[in-house]
Amino acid sequence: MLVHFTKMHGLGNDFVMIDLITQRARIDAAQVRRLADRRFGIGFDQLLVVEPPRDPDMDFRYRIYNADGSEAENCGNGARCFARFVRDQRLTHKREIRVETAGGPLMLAVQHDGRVRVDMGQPRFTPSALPFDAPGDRPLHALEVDGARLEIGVVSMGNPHAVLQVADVDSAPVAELGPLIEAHPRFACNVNAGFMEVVAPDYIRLRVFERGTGETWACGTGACAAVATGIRQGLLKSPVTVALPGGELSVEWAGPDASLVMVGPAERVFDGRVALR
Ligand SMILES: N[C@H](CCC[C@H](N)C(=O)O)C(=O)O
Repeated sequence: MLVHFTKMHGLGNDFVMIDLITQRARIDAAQVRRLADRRFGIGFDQLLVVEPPRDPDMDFRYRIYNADGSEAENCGNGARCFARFVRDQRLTHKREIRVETAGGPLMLAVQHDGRVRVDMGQPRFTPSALPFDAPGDRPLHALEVDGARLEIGVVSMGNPHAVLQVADVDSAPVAELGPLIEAHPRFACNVNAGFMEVVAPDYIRLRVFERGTGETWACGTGACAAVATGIRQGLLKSPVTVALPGGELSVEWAGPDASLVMVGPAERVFDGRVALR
């Protein structure tokens, strides 16, 4: 069966969008892995599947699949592309869009400049929210990785993040440490691993080795995780510009009881049709 899809990206974090409101298809982990392959499939970091909401107060539901077929609770760059997609597809004319995700509801606003503002919800630092095996909540946790003792910040943005401060992102050992942190046994559901260089209290550089995908050119929840843990450690002050390999995001956080708010672009690349088994 041929299914229409749209290829999009948020700062080079690339997605395939499939609308299962006007189409029908069965999506499973094996399909996702096949479509994710950049030679034998379409190629993407994540597949985003758009569906009708379960909660009548919501406008849509969208599911997030990493390239390895695992389902994720949240995707910041994906949320911006989702908002652009549902309007481009005339599935809604709204600019303020409420969407259900596995990690909870998100409020999206498509701005007149084309960028999308996402209310990413409140960060949750308690280890059980990730989950992370730790005796209690603190700004920094010790983590033994490959014989080295790292100091990491941990936070849930709906999905789990570990953030390591480094002196220079360009020379950070992302390829070596990323997979080891991602699959560390103290993270029962694995974790996204962020490598943060603090340039100034309002400016960081960031690389993210994403759970289920590997290093991506940008990670929206990773940007929020780095800002939230950095502010908590007294290193950063809101608003913060996050410079990722694919471009910059703006992240604001007014403090513990407030949501993080992220603003950034969403680009449409091409449309296509693909056979789903
Ligand atoms: N790999 C992530 C999901 C995608 C997040 C990222 N692409 C973003 O923009 O937030 C996870 O397994 O939690």
